[in-house]
Amino acid sequence: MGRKAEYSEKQKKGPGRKARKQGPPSFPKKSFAPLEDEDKKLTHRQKQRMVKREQKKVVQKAKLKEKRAQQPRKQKKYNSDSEPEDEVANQQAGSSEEEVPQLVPIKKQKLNGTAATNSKSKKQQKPSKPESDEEPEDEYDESDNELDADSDDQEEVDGEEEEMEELDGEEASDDDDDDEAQVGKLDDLFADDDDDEEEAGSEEDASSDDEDGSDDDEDDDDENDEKLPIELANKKLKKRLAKEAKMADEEMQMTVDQSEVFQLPEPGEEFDAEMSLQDVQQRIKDITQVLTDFAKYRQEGRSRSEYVDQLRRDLCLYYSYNEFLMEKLMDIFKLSDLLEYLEASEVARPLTIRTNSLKTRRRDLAGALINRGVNLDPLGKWTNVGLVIFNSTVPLGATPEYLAGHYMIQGASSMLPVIALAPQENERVLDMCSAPGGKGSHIAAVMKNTGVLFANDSNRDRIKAVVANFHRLGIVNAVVSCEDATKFRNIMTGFDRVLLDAPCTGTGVVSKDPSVKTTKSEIDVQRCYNLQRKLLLTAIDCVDAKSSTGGYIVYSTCSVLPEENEWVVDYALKKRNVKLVPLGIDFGEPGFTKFRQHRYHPSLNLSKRFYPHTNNMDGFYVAKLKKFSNTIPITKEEQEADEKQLDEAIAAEEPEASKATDNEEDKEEGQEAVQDAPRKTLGKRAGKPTLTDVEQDLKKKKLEQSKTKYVAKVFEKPVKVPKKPKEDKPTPAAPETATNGKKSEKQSKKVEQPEAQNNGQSPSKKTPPQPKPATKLTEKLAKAKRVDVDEVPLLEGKPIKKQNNLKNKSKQIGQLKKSKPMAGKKQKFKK
Ligand SMILES: C[S@@+](CC[C@H](N)C(=O)[O-])C[C@H]1O[C@@H](n2cnc3c(N)ncnc32)[C@H](O)[C@@H]1O
Repeated sequence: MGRKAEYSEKQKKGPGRKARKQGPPSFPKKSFAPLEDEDKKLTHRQKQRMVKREQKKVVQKAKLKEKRAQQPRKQKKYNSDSEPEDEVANQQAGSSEEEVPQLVPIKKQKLNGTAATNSKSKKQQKPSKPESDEEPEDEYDESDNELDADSDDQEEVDGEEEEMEELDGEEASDDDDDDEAQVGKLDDLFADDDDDEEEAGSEEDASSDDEDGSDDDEDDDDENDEKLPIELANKKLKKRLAKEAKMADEEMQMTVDQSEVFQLPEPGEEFDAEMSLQDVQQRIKDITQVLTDFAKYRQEGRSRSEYVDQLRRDLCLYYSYNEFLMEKLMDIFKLSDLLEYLEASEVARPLTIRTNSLKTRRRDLAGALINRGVNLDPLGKWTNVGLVIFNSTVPLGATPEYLAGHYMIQGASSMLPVIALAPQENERVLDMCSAPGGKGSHIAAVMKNTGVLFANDSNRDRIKAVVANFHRLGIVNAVVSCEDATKFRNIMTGFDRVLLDAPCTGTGVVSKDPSVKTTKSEIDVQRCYNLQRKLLLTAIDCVDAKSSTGGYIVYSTCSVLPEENEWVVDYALKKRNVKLVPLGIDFGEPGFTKFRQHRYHPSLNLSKRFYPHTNNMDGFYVAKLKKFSNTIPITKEEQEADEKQLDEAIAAEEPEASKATDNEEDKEEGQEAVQDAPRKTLGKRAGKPTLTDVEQDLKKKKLEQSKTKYVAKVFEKPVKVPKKPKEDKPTPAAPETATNGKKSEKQSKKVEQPEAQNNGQSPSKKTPPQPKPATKLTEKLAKAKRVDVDEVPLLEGKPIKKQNNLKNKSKQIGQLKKSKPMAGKKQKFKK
């Protein structure tokens, strides 16, 4: 039994796949152009092939166009005339493969042996009927062999690639002689596009008045229609780039034109009332450019000096300098450096601190400060104690670490002289101009509180800061004195090392003290360099050339003027038995060996200059000298004459209120400005109002009250001294002896040294013969009653009554508190 088949119900199937394929070919007579419609019907591969074909077509068209442009119009006509014939011939030729014109570049046709003519290639370029007719045929073929499509496609692609390769090869070989061979490269396509654009552009511009051009325009429009979006985008991009390049060229030309026409203002017209700061800045730029190529940019009949003068005036105006200082700076720096220097000097240098290695380590200090919200970093490889502060949420002059003496606020450049001095443990070192004690305390720390450091400064008020800082930092190997350092050779000699951080004009620290820009004059510079010379000769005389460990002098200033630096050192080289040695610092600019008409000793290049724009630190100068003989190379008479000359020069230049810059560290330490009466030696009053008569009187009185010269000692105090029983409590008259026992004796001995020196007895070496022109000051000094050191209360350099400020500061540290109970009540200082 089976079921009966019902064939009648069998669903009718449409024509099979093969049948469908074999259906009658249709050749829609539509154009190839509407890509979107086609797009929907085409497979991915077909689309890819179509894009390729399109590209080739574009290339060929571009080539053809180029050719057409080259050919005389007649020929053009001929070609166009011949087109129909060719078309017919081609139609007759039959083979669809060969008739796909856009796939076959001209060369390929030659290679295939087909009769490729110019006319044919021209026909191929036309989106004429046969082309569009062929497209569906091609499509049909593909659909017809869909089963073999993959392999066929591959073959076709390969074939195309081969064609392209062949073409490329041909192009490479026939590059020069056959233009056609260049067709087919994508780069060339772009190049041709460029040409097209240019043509298009020019045609766009001249479309209305060019008769023939109208045809071309239509062609171009047609081309644009036929181009792929990517090609159009590319075209646009190229157009924009070309436009931008053109604009840049124009701008450049304008700038050149402007600079070419820069005219110096006529004399008397230098500063137009309506000129803004920007105008001045522009003129600075213009003149700078003229001066960089003077022959090219100069204005007829104007000299270089006129430009330089104008530039100086403009720079003064722009940066607020006086002409004197600006001229000096222009002599020091070449133009490009000068502008950088001036710019850098407008900006404050980074805040830096020095770890007090006597109390802490840099790492620990950094940790503690970071915990307080300080953002910091090590200062540089050249220092193992410096830290640079980027920002801080707490005032750095009031942190517990600061008050405990773990660090000193100190400019980076201030650390350099001590690095150069390289003091050793157990040496005798003199810091001639010490206040407020930044470098001095650094020296003590390097010496690890051993040996003896003599910290001297002639400024009575500033010396208080030295004492305060030394206490805070726990320095116990220092003797602090207040003497005119030019006379120090009469007080003490035989030092292993001497640091002379000399008073100067402060031209290197304008970012800290902008008043320097306007207040310094020639006379200030002269006064400074005369004093500096005298101080340096004294410093050399104070050093023992036979020191087993040292014999070095370091000279430093915070000025950039060669008069205060190389010139002073050069003078010393001539007057004493010293030579320059390397600093041991591997950065900074070498010192000058010549400056304007001056020629200095060639070894001056061993000294170093530091600048804000190159080293990001204040302008600074450091030189290191080695004393090689204690004898003085000049005769006694010459020496006397020199001294006299320098004394006279200093006296002649001395103003009522001295002006040299010497409180840079004051600013670092955030201390109050020194408000003392004008002293004979230099002190910084620059830019500050002169004192009123009342103030002057008050200060005179003060001075008279405390006429006594004093030596403040900051000697070691035993940290763990067993407390004496009450009955042993020292009397106010002699607190030290009673409290410190043996130690005190030792201290008294040590402090005797300067006293001995005062009497002209050198402790170690015989004092060099010192002819003494009896100046007023020395007479005064001789008459001045010396304080018996034992009478001086520990840590005090002055009667306590007069040191309330100092006391208040010291209280923070707690040292002074300790001495108070010893004294019982307020001590009175007996003369
Ligand atoms: C640049 S400051 C010294 C800074 C110091 N070295 C420091 O690091 O803190 C120059 C110092 O020289 C002092 N001074 C000026 N003339 C002096 C002289 N004839 N004798 C001693 N000191 C003098 C000033 O009082 C001033 O404190």
